Amino acid sequence: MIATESLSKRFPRVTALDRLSLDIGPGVTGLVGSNGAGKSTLIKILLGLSPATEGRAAVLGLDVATSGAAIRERVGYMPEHDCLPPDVSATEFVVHMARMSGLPPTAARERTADTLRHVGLYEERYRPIGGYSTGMKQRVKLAQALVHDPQLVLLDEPTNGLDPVGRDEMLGLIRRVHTDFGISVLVTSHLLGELERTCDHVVVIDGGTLLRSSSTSDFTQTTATLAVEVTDSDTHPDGTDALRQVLTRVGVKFIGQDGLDAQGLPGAGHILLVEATGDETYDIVRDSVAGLGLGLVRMEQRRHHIAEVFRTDGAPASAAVAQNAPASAGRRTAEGERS
Ligand SMILES: Nc1ncnc2c1ncn2[C@@H]1O[C@H](COP(=O)(O)OP(=O)(O)OP(=O)(O)O)[C@@H](O)[C@H]1O
Repeated sequence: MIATESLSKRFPRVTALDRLSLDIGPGVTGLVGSNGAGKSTLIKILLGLSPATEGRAAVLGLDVATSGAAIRERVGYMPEHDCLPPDVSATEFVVHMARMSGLPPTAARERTADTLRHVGLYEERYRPIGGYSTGMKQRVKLAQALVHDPQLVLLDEPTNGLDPVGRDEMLGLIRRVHTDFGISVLVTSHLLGELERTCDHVVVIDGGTLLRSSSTSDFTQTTATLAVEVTDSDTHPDGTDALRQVLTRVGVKFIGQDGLDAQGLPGAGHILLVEATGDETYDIVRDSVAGLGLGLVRMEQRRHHIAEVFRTDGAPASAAVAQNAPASAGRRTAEGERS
């Protein structure tokens, strides 16, 4: 779907992409990186909207340097920023975008109705966009990216500005773009955790360079952390400690010490942060809690911020924990943006 080879983009004061080589196949792929990592720059180059300084890139086998228009016919784009006209309705806007993509009037209207229904905006489709919530505006942007039935869509931070429920709904929609219509997706985010559940494949970039590209299952297996909270009981007045001892005996490892997580942030004293090596860790925790006769308040996978998975030198954060190294510069980011 997408291939880049030693792709670089230099602005006068900053190198946005630095010899980036990628090979992205069909399916849903997440492009993860902190703010300024180079995600939007990469998308603009892939659409043929901005020339690369060096290197090559191809989308659907078409060279971005020479076939920008042909690429944009086959690829949908959802930009990051709000770019919607407030005075027109979703229907008017999406029909207009469909016409701009070359669809005849009747097909444009039909496709618009179908697409707005798909993104859950059918009832409100004749209201002016200016009165829409952020979530509704994001759906309009998604609809205009899909309306010309592209083979691939590039979605730039589609969950930006959404509350947790809105994020989940948007991620569900994105997943269905692929499962229902067979359209491949490249979706960017600065939150690794939210893409883990949506994407088949995750690519992580930082400072314009590739940190990692792997299937989501490979990724989560090496990075999963379970937050476990249990009740106390008459037999075990400190249920958390009792569970910690049982789990230690069967070889389960914990993230950090004294309830501190990978970044040295408190996991709240009564929450155990367990290193999950696979599905069996869930079973071990559940059986241990039951064996002690405690109540399981929660057992959930911790959402990872990009800075929690990678130190600034690109090594996995778990290595930093194992060596008990001081938290990296990423710590400030993790504190500031933890959800
Ligand atoms: N037109 C431009 N002129 C100069 N510098 C730019 C330009 N566009 C992007 N940059 C710089 O290139 C770097 C990468 O920016 P880019 O927008 O691609 O990052 P991003 O990963 O999409 O982050 P964000 O989510 O914050 O947009 C940043 O340092 C940014 O300031």
